[in-house]
Amino acid sequence: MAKLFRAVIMGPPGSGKGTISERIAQRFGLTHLSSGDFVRENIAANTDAGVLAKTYIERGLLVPDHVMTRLLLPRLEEMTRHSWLMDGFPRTLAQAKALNSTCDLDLVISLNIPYETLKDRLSDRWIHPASGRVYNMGFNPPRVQGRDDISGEPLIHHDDDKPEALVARLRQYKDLAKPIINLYKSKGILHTFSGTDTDRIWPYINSLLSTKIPSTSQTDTQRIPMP
Ligand SMILES: Nc1ncnc2c1ncn2[C@@H]1O[C@H](COP(=O)(O)OP(=O)(O)OP(=O)(O)O)[C@@H](O)[C@H]1O
Ligand SMILES: O=c1ccn([C@@H]2O[C@H](COP(=O)(O)OP(=O)(O)O)[C@@H](O)[C@H]2O)c(=O)[nH]1
Repeated sequence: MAKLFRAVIMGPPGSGKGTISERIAQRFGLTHLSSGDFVRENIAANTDAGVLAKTYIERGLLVPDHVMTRLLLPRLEEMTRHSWLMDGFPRTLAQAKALNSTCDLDLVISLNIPYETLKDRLSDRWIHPASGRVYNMGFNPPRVQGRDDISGEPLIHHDDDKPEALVARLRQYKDLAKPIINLYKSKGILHTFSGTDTDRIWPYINSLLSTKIPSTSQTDTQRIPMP
């Protein structure tokens, strides 16, 4: 069996984690794991952890580490036969340490995107809540304005994507991500990509991953919440 590949993608809100994860999943056949999607699924299914997580998300807070690790790590342990890319976890050093004790990561992608770009993108980000599909009126608009391409359901705009909320979210990201980035740097697995345009960053990510994992002809991989 080919060697399994485990990667994490990090970056501030709006940096393109979801967009790039989709491309990686499609090009290389990795399973895209999204912590946000997984939390939302647990909320929808009314699991104990989901009910608890909801009380934090409603207040615009991160879900506590012990809840996130209890939700995610057992699922990762079940993914023994899959290569995956994790988006949205770890978000704290405690989560990174817990992940460390569960698996050996091969690679970490860190996105470094200017504030103005994040602000512009998020003020125009529209989300299909049920699937996590993301649109932007300039970059990848839906075929019908305000409607998801696949289900036709309405798209929503998150209040915390408004510029007023972004500064605080960004500060929180920087504070929390710094020690995680240092940890992955010291392990020699960190790769940082900077720029204002995903289409220009993508070729570099593509060629890095091409040296690490074989590409597949898979074209129909979707954003896959945790199994
Ligand atoms: N690793 C995590 N640790 C703590 N809380 C998390 C984690 N992942 C997700 N959450 C919670 O779930 C919510 C939704 O996560 P998700 O990543 O989809 O959206 P987000 O925070 O708006 O991120 P972004 O704007 O970067 O896409 C978060 O705001 C947070 O409350
Ligand atoms: O080069 C890019 C990459 C992304 N986006 C848009 O920017 C927003 C944030 O992207 P994403 O949700 O992928 O970022 P994340 O918050 O997951 O890091 C979305 O509306 C994307 O459609 C964009 O306009 N240009």
